[in-house]
Amino acid sequence: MPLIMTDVDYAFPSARAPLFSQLSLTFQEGALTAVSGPSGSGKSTLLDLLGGLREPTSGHIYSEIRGVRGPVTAASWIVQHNPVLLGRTAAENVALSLLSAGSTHRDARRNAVKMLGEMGLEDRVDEPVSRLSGGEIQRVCIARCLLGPSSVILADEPTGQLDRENSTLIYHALKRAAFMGRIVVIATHDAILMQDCDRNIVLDKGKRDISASI
Ligand SMILES: Nc1ncnc2c1ncn2[C@@H]1O[C@H](COP(=O)(O)OP(=O)(O)OP(=O)(O)O)[C@@H](O)[C@H]1O
Repeated sequence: MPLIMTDVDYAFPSARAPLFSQLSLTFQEGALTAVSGPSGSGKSTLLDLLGGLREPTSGHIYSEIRGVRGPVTAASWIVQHNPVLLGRTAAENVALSLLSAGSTHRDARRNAVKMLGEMGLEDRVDEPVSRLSGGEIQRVCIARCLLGPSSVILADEPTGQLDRENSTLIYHALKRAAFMGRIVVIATHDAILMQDCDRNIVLDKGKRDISASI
């Protein structure tokens, strides 16, 4: 189900001018989209709108199936510092989303270990998260997202604190999430990351609209 914004205006209650005017965008399943633009141009706010954390001032945000509008699916979020249980292992952190969805412990562990292996963390599954690096923790969080039910993944500066090698690993993990049929949207300043995405939406602070896309 694509995620669609039509004619969206958004103004913060305290702001004199709208941040977005008449914004219309479609996010397709299977696509990894970068949202870039200077600081303050509205990248995080756009993600908040897509994730339903903010309501548009006017216009519509919806999913669509065979031409019929539906509600926006709850999104999974990846941010720079994701909430993790530091005293628990990587596998336990990933299995948590499966256990809360009703999986048995055995199935949850098996699937968590498999997904961590696909993230290149096969040697770290039983390590407490407190002993992992920032990049490893990000991959644990992405593994958790991939095993979760959400078809929309919103990532706000997911590689902000990471070196190039770890950023590339995160990029591949997010690309894989899109390949598996998710809608993945990343707000980023990382020029190398954005050039490898399927689509790049550039926000222009001065014009308060989309200056370029695709
Ligand atoms: N709660 C708020 N009330 C009023 N204005 C806000 C609020 N939050 C953000 N803004 C303003 O809205 C604009 C967009 O902010 P946003 O955080 O979406 O930008 P950004 O592109 O993600 O920035 P950065 O790259 O620095 O994280 C900025 O001018 C910011 O000052």
